[in-house]
Amino acid sequence: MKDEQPISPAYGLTRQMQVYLQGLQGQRPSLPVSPEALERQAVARLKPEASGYLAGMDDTMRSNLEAFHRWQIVPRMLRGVSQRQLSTTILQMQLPVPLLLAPIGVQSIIHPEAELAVARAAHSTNVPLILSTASSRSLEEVAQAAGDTLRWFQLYWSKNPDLNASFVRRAEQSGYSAIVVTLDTLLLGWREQDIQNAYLPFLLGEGLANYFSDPVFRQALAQPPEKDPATAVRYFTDIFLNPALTWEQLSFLRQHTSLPIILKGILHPDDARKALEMGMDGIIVSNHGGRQVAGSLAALDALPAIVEAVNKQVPILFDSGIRRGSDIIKALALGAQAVLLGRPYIWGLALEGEQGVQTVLENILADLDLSLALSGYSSIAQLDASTLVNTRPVR
Ligand SMILES: Cc1cc2nc3c(=O)[nH]c(=O)nc-3n(C[C@H](O)[C@H](O)[C@H](O)COP(=O)(O)O)c2cc1C
Ligand SMILES: CCCCC(=O)C(=O)O
Repeated sequence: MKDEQPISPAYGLTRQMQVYLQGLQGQRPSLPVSPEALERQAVARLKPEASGYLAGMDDTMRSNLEAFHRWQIVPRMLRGVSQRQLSTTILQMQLPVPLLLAPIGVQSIIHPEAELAVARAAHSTNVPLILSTASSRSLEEVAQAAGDTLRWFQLYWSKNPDLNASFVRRAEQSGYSAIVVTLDTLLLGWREQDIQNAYLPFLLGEGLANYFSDPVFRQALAQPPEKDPATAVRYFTDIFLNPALTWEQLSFLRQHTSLPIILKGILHPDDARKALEMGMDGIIVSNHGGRQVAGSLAALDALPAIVEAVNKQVPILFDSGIRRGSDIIKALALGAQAVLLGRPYIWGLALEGEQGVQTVLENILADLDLSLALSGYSSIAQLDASTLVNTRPVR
């Protein structure tokens, strides 16, 4: 797809016609096109423990999706939309589309090729990816599979400072061009389905590739993880999350990397201001896909106040509830510069591996391109508050 210039001005139309023409030969898309049907099929395919792990908190996830429905696009007519511009520049990095793959850990519970399949699909669609610390393949292997695709590394800040420094060093050496520090998961949330299933994949050794391959992690063990996995897993559980973390400690990271640092999981404007004070380079407004705090506000509802507080000083990205092209338009219109796609690409992975991820990405980009044109915009840069109306019921 890279050769076909996926983000060409007519991308949406090309993809749409490709599917219709295949229909003339009696072929239909094998993967559900609607995200709701995609989710249903993926959940039916996965083991209950894996689908339970994907789910998170129902009420927060519902709030995330409902928030999108309260904002509606007001399409504009006859504005010359034959060419569309979907690219954007964030921290001097050129993003071909305003979409990145959200960091999602332990993909081995979804598909045997896990993050490697996702990295290959990111490469073929030219969609940047963010790799989780808790990946089931090492960050070096994923970098190789991703080729020249833009990639960032997401850091779970462990209790071992040398390990954090080592992760960052390895990420730099493997061509990751930003560090995304996740702030909303200093402990794991009360995840009812996982507790009911008594299931935490890490305890089975899943999602630990970056730890087990790390020289600092290995040095802390009397025996290598291959010889004594139980002790290695125990050490991991002791150190991998760090609820004692405070804002001041972010300067440690600043001293250990020249890469931009982006904070993921900001929901309060005061925290966004604090991020600016600490000299951070970017913010991801997110409630972790509704997986951490039941009853927390929808991520989209947090966005406008944070955009105002940040006042264009650093880029703002958004995730939690992006399902369709129109959702991307809404988040960008409310001031995000780009969005992260979470579960939908994992549903594609569950059903068809690399091809499934690729199809999900092609579909959402085609949808974005067509919806943008039909809403009267030739560039994502034109989207702003006037693109939307808020239909929030007056209480
Ligand atoms: C199964 C699963 C694992 C995740 N693992 C991570 C992770 O390792 N690091 C991280 O920062 N966020 C993680 N997230 C959160 C995502 O990066 C993202 O914030 C969220 O999925 C976005 O919401 P969406 O799935 O509704 O699009 C995970 C989400 C899911 C569903
Ligand atoms: C520490 C948790 C790692 C994966 C994750 O972020 C999630 O399951 O949401």
